[in-house]
Amino acid sequence: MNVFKLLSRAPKAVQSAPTQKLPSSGAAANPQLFGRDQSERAPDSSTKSRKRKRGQDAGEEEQDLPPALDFFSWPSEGKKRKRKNGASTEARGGEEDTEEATYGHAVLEPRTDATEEDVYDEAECKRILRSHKLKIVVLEDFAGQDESLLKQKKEKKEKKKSKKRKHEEEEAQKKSKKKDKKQLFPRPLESFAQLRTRYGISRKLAQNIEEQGYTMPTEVQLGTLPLLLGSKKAEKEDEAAESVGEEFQERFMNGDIDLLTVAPTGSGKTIAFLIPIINGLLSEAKNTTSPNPGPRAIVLAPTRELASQIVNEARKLAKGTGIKSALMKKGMEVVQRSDEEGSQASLSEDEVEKTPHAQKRTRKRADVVKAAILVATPLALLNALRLRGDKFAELPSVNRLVLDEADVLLDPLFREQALSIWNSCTNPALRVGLWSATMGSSIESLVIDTLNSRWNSLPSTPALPPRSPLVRVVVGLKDTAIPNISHKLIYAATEQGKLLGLRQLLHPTALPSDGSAPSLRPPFLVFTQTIPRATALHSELLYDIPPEAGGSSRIAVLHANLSSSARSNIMTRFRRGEIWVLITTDLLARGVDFRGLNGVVNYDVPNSAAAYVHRVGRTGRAGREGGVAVTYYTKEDIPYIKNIANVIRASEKLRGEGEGKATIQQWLLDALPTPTKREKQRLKKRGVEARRTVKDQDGRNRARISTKSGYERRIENRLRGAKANAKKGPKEERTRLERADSESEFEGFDA
Ligand SMILES: Nc1ncnc2c1ncn2[C@@H]1O[C@H](COP(=O)(O)OP(=O)(O)OP(=O)(O)O)[C@@H](O)[C@H]1O
Repeated sequence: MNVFKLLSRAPKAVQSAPTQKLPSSGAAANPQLFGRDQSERAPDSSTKSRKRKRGQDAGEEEQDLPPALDFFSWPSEGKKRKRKNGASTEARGGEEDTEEATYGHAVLEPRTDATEEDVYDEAECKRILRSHKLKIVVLEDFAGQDESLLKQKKEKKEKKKSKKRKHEEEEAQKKSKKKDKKQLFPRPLESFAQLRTRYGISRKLAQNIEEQGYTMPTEVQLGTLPLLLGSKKAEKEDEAAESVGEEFQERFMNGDIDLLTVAPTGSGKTIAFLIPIINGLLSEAKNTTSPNPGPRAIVLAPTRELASQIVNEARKLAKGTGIKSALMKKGMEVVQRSDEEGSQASLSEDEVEKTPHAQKRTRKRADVVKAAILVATPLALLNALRLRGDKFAELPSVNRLVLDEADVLLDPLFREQALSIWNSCTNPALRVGLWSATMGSSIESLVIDTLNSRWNSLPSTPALPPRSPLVRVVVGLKDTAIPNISHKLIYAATEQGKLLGLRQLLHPTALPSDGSAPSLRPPFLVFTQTIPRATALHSELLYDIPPEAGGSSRIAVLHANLSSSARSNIMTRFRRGEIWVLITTDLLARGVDFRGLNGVVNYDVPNSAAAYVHRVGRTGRAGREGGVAVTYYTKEDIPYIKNIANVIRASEKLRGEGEGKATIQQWLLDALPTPTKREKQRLKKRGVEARRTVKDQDGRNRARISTKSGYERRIENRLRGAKANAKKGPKEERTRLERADSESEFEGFDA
């Protein structure tokens, strides 16, 4: 049976198909990845706030559409709870508010009673945080780093030291830093309703969160929202705040901290950083009569696709609050600049003198963006801030800076741009948030160094507020793929083998019935190493989908060389379910959220373990089960594949899969070579050498992807050439050439 025919059939026929729990078949009732095991919970708390409602089994979570067709359904769409404007949480009644448990056990039910406040001791907080695999530490205990201490530090630095002493001091510093890592156990957020009842967030914001269908916070949300919203409003005596020293306590209780968060893909980091920003802006607006001009919060993201997704989320959360969000686009102005500065920003000195366009541009200058939240890619924002050469305008109005996918933004590729923007935000009260699913230790030290140098450069006036602590939140195991998807690592030997494998996925009838080959139902993403390979693969597969199922319109390619309107058009069609197979590059590897994506195919092996974590994390979002990640590798990949095999192994361990069920057997891990640091760096920078773009005779980029061997292609080319010549020449010549072609020697395969 052809899957595409199946998908194009009437709902009745589809319904009779065996139901498989796929990401596209709806939302998981519990978006959390960890802490689902009831046995971990203390007996007292298990009876208190969890109960199961009649007739609300896992199956009933399905949407109205047949599961197989309902690709991009939204968790509670169509089930959004009716709520009168401004109605208090108590007034809503218990029955309506309950989200139900899947996975055969009851889960923590959202709390709706504003007055129901349990006193949690540190042990209880610890237990909950641990069961959700949350670890929160203060990276440097800045409490007590008063002016005199800083002065002493500076003086010490200036003194000349012998090499030995320097080394000893560094060692001691490292040790004390380790000691400084103080673990915190703040009270976790149990439900979104508590955002209003405990943390007093704006009523409208709370309502918007509810309208989105969010009820149960994910791990990253239950850990970071209390930290960022501050415990001051929540309770006078916060155990975690108490344990961190007096000076620091105040900052902690106000949510005045810098935060570095590492949490799994699809775990809802976006709303975890947006809610405190929007709430902060709302309380600022309440407390000031003349609001500061210019953006107050900046969110940086590595791609336009991700930036526009964040703007959409921000707009939904801030609906009706008056807080505006904008996506940074070409030509937008962020700061008030003199006409001369603005028009000359992007011109060289010679051009400034010569060009008459400078005058024209001066007249066309756009208004300064009025939105309080500005979301941008680093380059787009930096271009808007550029004055002349390496000088950038300052953004003193900004007091919140978020780096989404912080590890990639601080990677050498974007580092200079991201740091320039960070340094343009000159407000001493600037708080920074760094978020990603992966974070190398070098990023952590870079952040600490940047914070330190910013702090040290501030003039020490009595008005200077005490320094804020840097808190690190880690959910689950660092740099590991999510446990709720299944991984298939397949040796395809050659490029042709990979193409055959992918074709089998597109035509499941060709799959062996023993289940030895993976099956994957659309919609899915296919990742390649380069843009030319993505376009080549797209041309190769264009006619693989039968016309009765939509034909070539069901398959598309998306990469950075397309115009922005083409890119957004493809994104929209894929989100709507019009496109079933989207071939792309690492452009879509990070952050982009296609809720009901059934799987990811790594047609070309990713360049690093982190890239693997992000690519496969496009499926299985918000706790959805059933996502599949297929990775093909060839003999060229063998030197590097161990990193990825290790990530898969760790994620399967997290899922609790023993040796018998695991995709990666120990023997394979033992047999694979361990890449050196240099090899890893080279791979990250250049990808697999054999797959790098090949130029043809005309100098055009050719990334050959074909099931035909090099020999077959050569014969074909010669025949084509011969036929063209024969048209011009006598009949004998034609015959001779054709014979010569068919008798040409076998020259081996070069797939
Ligand atoms: N508490 C929640 N309950 C249900 N769904 C949620 C919840 N929080 C977020 N989501 C949904 O989960 C999906 C993933 O969220 P988001 O894009 O913020 O993940 P992320 O952690 O930023 O992932 P990535 O690391 O890939 O960028 C989104 O569709 C979002 O609407």
